[in-house]
Amino acid sequence: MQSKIPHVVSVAGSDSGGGAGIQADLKACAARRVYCSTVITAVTAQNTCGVQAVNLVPPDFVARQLHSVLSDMHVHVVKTGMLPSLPILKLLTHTLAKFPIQALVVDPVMLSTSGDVLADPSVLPGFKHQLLPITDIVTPNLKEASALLGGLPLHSVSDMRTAAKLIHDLGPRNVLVKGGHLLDSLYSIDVFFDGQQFYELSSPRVNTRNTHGTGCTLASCIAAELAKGSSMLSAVKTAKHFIETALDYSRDLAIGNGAQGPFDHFLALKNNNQSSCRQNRFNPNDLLLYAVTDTAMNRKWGRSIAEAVKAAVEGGATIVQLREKDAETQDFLEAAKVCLEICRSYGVPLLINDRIDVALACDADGVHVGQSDMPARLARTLLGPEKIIGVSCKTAEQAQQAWIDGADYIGCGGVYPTNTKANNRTIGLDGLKEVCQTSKLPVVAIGGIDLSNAREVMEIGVPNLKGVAAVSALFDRGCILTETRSLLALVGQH
Ligand SMILES: Cc1ncc(COP(=O)(O)OP(=O)(O)O)c(N)n1
Ligand SMILES: Cc1nc(C(=O)O)sc1CCOP(=O)(O)O
Ligand SMILES: [Mg+2]
Repeated sequence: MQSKIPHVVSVAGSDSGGGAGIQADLKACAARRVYCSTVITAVTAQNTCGVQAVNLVPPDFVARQLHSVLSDMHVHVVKTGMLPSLPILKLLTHTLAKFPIQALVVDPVMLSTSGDVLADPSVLPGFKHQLLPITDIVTPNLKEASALLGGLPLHSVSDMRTAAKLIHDLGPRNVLVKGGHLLDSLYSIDVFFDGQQFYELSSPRVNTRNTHGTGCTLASCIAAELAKGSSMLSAVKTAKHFIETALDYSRDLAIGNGAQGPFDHFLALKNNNQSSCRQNRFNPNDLLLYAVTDTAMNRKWGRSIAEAVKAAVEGGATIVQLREKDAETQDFLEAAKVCLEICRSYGVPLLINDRIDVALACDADGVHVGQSDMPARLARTLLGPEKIIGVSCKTAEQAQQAWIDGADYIGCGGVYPTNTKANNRTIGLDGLKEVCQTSKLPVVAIGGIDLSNAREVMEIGVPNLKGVAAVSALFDRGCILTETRSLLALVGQH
């Protein structure tokens, strides 16, 4: 049976530095959740300084790879990158005539970003007369567009429109002329032409050295979106947005010593080499004194969220949760970013209550979800294996489910009546004990816990009760720092 999985074949060169070529194509397709197989046309020795050597794969072996993939797998889209010689380009066009595909995306790679030559000049007529007439979209940058048009100078968006039209006349159904190299612009403007209409696609220019592989990635993203069934314009817009996001995320990434670095397709590397990053993913002992913020209490006492969080971590809170029920998303996100910096500087994990989107956007250390929030299983899928996930549980069954769903800890309460959470059922110390005894996960107790009762909570004598969580006992008080210190002293003695 033929596979329904969206499938792109990348026909391109290998970049030993991992930023461009086949390596970029594989990462781009994986990031867009599309399967990618590969046909390698050349092996380059390159890094962030430039291309040191190129070794062409013999044309008959490129043909063997193409045949292996296309004769066996159900391929939706072929995307080409480095086609270093005319024989390789020719055998590609001949092979494509035998295997029908949904779309052909051509990135007419001729020079590397460092200016090194990646294709023999004889390839140029091959592009014009053989490949472009069967192409669904071609994605030249300014230099490549100029080369395809016999050296036509391109200096403005108006020139790009002219180029898009002239390249369209060579046969491809759609043309995207990339203006990334256009000088003196705060925006990166690309011109898309579908043979009828021009579209100027603009995104803010990201000021970073880490742009190596953007051309390959853009073309692969377009291919991936087409393989999923997108229209051409929508695929191009999605791909451009993906690049913008990845470049912005990776603007400070430090890989290699050369002028042009790679970027991170998975938006996951940024903090790994920063000293402020938490070293361990989750330590159950961090639950010892768990501070949970409250919008209304901060408003009542005239404090910002950041001021409240700073006081709590200075007082010794071992983990912090931002529980901002009334905050506007944008305000919440901005506050979360500031709080994250504070918490990281103290080595204290910061979790977000309910809002997976906010946690993802600010790269918080994790989330806390309740029984009627986003299911923990889904939160785990969205946040990945490294983030901390806590789940509210009142029963042994819920605790068992939280464990199955991949949570890291459970919050169990209300141990005592509370005014902080409306209509919250109180389970008492007995209820807490019962859940702790059956839970495979570490537990933090919550609900009505303060200086008067924290010790008896900790003394229920169940090893996986790791600490207490408090809202009003810390944040509905005149001095958060003093209250936090006092509560820590009580639970810490245990
Ligand atoms: C540590 C901890 N335990 C329990 C809760 C309650 O979460 P939930 O049931 O989702 O209720 P809300 O906090 O969202 O009102 C918690 N926040 N933290
Ligand atoms: C947020 C929350 N969750 C609870 C639960 O039982 O799951 S009790 C609660 C409120 C805790 O606030 P305070 O420390 O002021 O009583
Ligand atoms: Mg909730």
